[in-house]
Amino acid sequence: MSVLVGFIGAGNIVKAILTGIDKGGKFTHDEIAIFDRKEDARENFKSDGYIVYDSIDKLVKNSPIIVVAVTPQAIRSIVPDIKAGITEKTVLLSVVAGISTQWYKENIDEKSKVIRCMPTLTAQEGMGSFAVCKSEDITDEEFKDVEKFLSSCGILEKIPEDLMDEVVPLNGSAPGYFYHMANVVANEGEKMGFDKEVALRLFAQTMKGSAETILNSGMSIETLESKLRLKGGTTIAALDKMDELGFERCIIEGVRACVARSKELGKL
Ligand SMILES: NC(=O)C1=CN([C@@H]2O[C@H](COP(=O)(O)OP(=O)(O)OC[C@H]3O[C@@H](n4cnc5c(N)ncnc54)[C@H](O)[C@@H]3O)[C@@H](O)[C@H]2O)C=CC1
Ligand SMILES: O=C(O)[C@@H]1CCC=N1
Repeated sequence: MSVLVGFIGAGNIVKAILTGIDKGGKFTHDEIAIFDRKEDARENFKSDGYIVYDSIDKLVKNSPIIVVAVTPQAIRSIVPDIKAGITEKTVLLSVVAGISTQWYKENIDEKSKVIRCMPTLTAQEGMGSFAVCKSEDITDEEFKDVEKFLSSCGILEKIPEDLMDEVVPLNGSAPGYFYHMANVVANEGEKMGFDKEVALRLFAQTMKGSAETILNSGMSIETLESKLRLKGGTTIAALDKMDELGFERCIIEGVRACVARSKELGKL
């Protein structure tokens, strides 16, 4: 079987996507190729049945879709190797925060075919939320292949490229806020006498259910919020205290810092 998708870099986000792809059951390991600079990582993937190359240029030559998944700090170092392997048909699917389509055109080839994607670690559970945009030279067929791959472990939203930095706080980084919040709440639960794991399970299931109601109840976010704002109730006591301490400001400034950092990363 010919290799469909090749990954440059196989760290946290790629492992999450590959786990989600496995759970989706639509692609087999012999349709996925990998190059990571760490030899032990390459060995592990090889023993799991993935196709593993010992250089980026070989990976690129042999994979019609290349997922660029190194950090923004490392991307310049892989340009010569991508150039050595790229063909006019190669589709570069970049998940690198901040790095624009124009960057690929300027640093690799003016004719580079680029799809940008901001993925989420939640792909691991088949619940990825992928924000994607594509350059004009990507054909419908090429886009469909990428869509088929990603949608086997999550949902896709097409967005304009000029919002690719702005989307990072909405999806790519957002699991980090939820994990942090869950940890803070569970630690507080532990101080109050709960086993931390019990507190985490109760809170995490509530997060999951809250997300489901936002997505599937048909009720607006305002209506959902209003259902918990019982006059003189416990929820309003919590929300009033959080607001008094700057909850909204805190979220807004966090979102802005995330976007600003994505823009900075694009200029490294
Ligand atoms: N972690 C996340 O939740 C998300 C990450 N991203 C993006 O994904 C990219 C990767 O992030 P992570 O997986 O979290 O980072 P990571 O640090 O876990 O993984 C990066 C991988 O690239 C490999 N690598 C570094 N230089 C290399 C080279 N020259 N050739 C081949 N492999 C090389 C490293 O060995 C490592 O396995 C970043 O650009 C980030 O902006 C985007 C959205 C979410
Ligand atoms: O934190 C980061 O830089 C990457 C991009 C989005 C999520 N993780």
